[in-house]
Amino acid sequence: MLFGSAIAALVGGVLLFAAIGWVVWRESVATETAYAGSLAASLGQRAEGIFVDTRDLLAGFDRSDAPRCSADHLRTLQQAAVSRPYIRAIGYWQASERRCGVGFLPPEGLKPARADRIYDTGVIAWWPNKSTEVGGVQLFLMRYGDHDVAIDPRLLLDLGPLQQRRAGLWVEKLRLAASPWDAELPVPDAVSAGVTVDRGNGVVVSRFSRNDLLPIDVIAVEPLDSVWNRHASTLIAGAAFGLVLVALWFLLILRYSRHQLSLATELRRAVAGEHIRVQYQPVVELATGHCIGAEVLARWTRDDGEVMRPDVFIALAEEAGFIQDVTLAVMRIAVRDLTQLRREFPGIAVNLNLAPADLQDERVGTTLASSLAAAGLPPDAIKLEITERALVNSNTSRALIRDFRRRGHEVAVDDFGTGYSSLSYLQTFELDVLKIDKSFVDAIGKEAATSQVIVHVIEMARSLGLATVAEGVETAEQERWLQEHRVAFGQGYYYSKPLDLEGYVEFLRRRRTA
Ligand SMILES: Nc1nc2c(ncn2[C@@H]2O[C@H](COP(=O)(O)O[C@H]3[C@@H](O)[C@H](n4cnc5c(=O)[nH]c(N)nc54)O[C@@H]3COP(=O)(O)O)[C@@H](O)[C@H]2O)c(=O)[nH]1
Repeated sequence: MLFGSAIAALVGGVLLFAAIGWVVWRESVATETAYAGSLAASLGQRAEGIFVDTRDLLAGFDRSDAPRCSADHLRTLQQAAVSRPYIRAIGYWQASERRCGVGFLPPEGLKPARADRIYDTGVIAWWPNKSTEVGGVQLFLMRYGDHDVAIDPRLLLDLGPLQQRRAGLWVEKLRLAASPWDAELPVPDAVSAGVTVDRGNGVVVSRFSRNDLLPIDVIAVEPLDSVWNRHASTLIAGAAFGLVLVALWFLLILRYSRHQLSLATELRRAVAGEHIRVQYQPVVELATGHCIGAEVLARWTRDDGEVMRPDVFIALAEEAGFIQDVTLAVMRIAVRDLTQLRREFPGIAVNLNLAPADLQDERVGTTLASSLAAAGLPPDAIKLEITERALVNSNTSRALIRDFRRRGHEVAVDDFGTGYSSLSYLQTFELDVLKIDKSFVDAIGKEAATSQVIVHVIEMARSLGLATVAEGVETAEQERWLQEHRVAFGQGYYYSKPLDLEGYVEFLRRRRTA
């Protein structure tokens, strides 16, 4: 059991750790992807803003009343150039002659052969090339009306301090600027709009495109590695948190396993030391009110006085592999009590619960036979209750049930309806009684969906020739309904809670005199 728990703890721990790691990594990649996606958009918006602002600036110069090339005119141009770091020079032109200007250009200005583009908006553009080169930098020229500007394209993209990022600016699909200047970048046509995570190349690529003033494309490329750099602290914190959780999980499983192990050891001792007690819950014939027997239910009080619920300790004994010892301990007490009961109530029988493991070999069957023979009791003094889950797919259990019946024991299927057994499946077993589960009895007289199911269960039992016992009868209304539907027997708090032997004897006496 401890080994099983250790394996469960290990698998659980690894899964938990992996799940936390996955969530943290996914969140980091999502944050980074969103950030990388907004990078191209913000760079593109800035570049577009610069072009629009420059066009508006040139339009403003044209509208100005200041006499051209006057001190006022040149001061205005100077102020505009100084406040915009990407503007290298501004010139005033008449036809194809530069009359005056400000900035770092010869007075005659730059005169590249012909414009690369003339737009409907009135903007004329020259892409950076040899003839626009000044001081080793090829400038982008833009003219609107009678003024033009020379723009340093290197300053159109501002990527901040992170060196791993790359970005490029295209106007009319012609590369105008990049950061770093010689960066290797995919061309716009090769990249879809928005954000693409390219795991093959380990990068997040984002593209921003607009055509408000000039058709621009900005592509930003960010290595996925940088996710680790930027989110290392989150990932480390996540890993530490995961480790703490896994450690807590291990401790919890260890404590639980230790507890279960010591509980199982204590239960095993209690079974060997004959400290298991039983109680009897009467089964009543609904037509006459006679008590025809009882279900024998195991009880265990721990050394410290704690009363354990049977569904807990029965499951524990099943898991720890000694449920047959519990069954046999209960059986020995039942046989002993029956010899006393039968002296006063000759026909009385008790129902013994069998666990699935009891139907895997002959141990319980042969011990039961020898115990009854030794006590001089007939086999029909002990009836057997088998839960639906014990019927699951076993030829051994089918054969053992047949043996029990041949020896003279009545066999009941318990908790029927809580599992998945179908009518046709039930037919493959030799059975005598069907116990209708308490959940169906609870639904009697209510509008619950299950309230109709009990009718089908009763019909089904009838069609299979099985007697019926309704479990968990708690009210007179339920009893009436069951009588009307010709259910043979009832068991439940309405008649009696489980009783010690003395209490059960009293119950039988009262019923006899009633
Ligand atoms: N393999 C074995 N299983 C056993 C043995 N002894 C008990 N059990 C199983 O444990 C489960 C819980 O049993 P218990 O707490 O004893 O509860 C029984 C009744 O007290 C309860 N019941 C009966 N009538 C009513 C009622 O009207 N209202 C209400 N709230 N509870 C009621 O039902 C339990 C009996 O159910 P069932 O066995 O399905 O007839 C239980 O599954 C036991 O089977 C053992 O020795 N071996």
